Amino acid sequence: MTPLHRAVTAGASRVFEFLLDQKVDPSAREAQGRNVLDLAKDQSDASARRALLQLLEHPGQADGRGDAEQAMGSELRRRPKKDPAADLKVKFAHNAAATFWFVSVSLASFQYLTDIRDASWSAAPYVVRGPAAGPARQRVGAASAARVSLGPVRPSGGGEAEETAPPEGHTPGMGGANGSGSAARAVGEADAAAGQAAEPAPLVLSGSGARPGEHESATARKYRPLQKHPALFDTESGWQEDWFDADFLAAMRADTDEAWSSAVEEHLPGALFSCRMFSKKFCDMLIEEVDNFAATGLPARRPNSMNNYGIILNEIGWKPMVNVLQDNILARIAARYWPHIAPFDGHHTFIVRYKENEDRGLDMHTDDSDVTFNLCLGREFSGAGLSFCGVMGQPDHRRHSFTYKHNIGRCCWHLGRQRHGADDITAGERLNLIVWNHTPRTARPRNTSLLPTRRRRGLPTRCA
Ligand SMILES: O=C(O)CCC(=O)C(=O)O
Ligand SMILES: [Fe+2]
Repeated sequence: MTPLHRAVTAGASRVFEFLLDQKVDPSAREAQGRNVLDLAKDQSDASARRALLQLLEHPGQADGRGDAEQAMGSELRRRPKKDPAADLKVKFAHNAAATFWFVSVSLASFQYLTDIRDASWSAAPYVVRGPAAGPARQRVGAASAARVSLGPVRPSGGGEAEETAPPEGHTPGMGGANGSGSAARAVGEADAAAGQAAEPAPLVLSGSGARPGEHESATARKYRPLQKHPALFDTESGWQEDWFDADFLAAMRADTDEAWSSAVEEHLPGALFSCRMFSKKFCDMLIEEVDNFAATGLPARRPNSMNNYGIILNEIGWKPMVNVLQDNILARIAARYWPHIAPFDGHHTFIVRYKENEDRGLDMHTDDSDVTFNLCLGREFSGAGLSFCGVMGQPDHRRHSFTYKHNIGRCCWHLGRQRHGADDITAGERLNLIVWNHTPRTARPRNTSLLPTRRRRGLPTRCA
């Protein structure tokens, strides 16, 4: 009787396995002519018997012609050990196609849902509800509880109806000085006829300005005790009425097509608008604040790769204040002129500065924004007009369409995709407040570097 036979008789499957690993011949027979398989079969402990039998293989068994338990009296060998890595490979090979299909379908569904989110916002303003429901009212006010209206609801004949959104870039033409406000006026008249005149929303100019996930930067914290005009940072007191142009505030309050028409100029149909928005007092205060910040020597990042002398106001602690402005004023204007654009959820707010021997102008570019508001603060300057071409991606995007002349206190607004650039300043210094308004498109890469500067590459920097 070999040690192998003894291990089987004792039911010691681990010892049995060890001996097999040491190449002890499992086919050897003891005095009565029995091999280890015969002994294993006689093992009374069922689990030991199973373990022993699993270690043995009859040569015919591998090709499916036999079974260890039936291999009485014939040659035995150790069953080859399983290779877990090989097992995994086989499993992977079997499941690869299904896994690939599942991942592809999941990604495609995610992409589809992300895409239709924009489309659904495009459609939303055109879904007409009863006078009080007003889904459009819910579009504004990402953070603070702004109670604002988005202008007239479109006619429905009294019940619920849907309309197709106009092509992108088209505006209902509300408030244009060139007469294209007729669509909006028609809407207003239809509303009146249907007894659904939209009530002007109360004007809210204060609030907490806090938004989830936004924190005061280290620079803002250091700058707080050094502020020149703390009122500019005080969201609870909010935006003071005398910081605004009186006609602009009247238009905001009345919120009628007539009021907007008389306040707003439409320079490029559906693409570029402007109005006197802020008072000289406010512009001067903001310039003083920017000068004051510069004098502290605190670090300031530049607004983007094309601007070497501006500063990012969000970083000096002005973000909450602009949140209030965005929720209650800017979103309301954007929704009036581009109702297909989703509600804003963020902004990049900064100052640009042009001066001889510094940045004199700005190359043609598109903004990393959905809608840009651009307010001229001062100081004295000549030249430095804002030239516009077409919308990025359209055949005319390089063709000059209009040059807007900045005036202190006047704000213009355009889509970020509208190509534009600042002409060189010829004298003095120009400072502008820029608010790049963002909608929640997490999948959209932010174009923070703008376009490579043609100026630096010696190429023409203006539209054709
Ligand atoms: O200087 C201007 O008026 C335009 C500035 C601008 O387009 C920008 O900073 O994105
Ligand atoms: Fe720009």
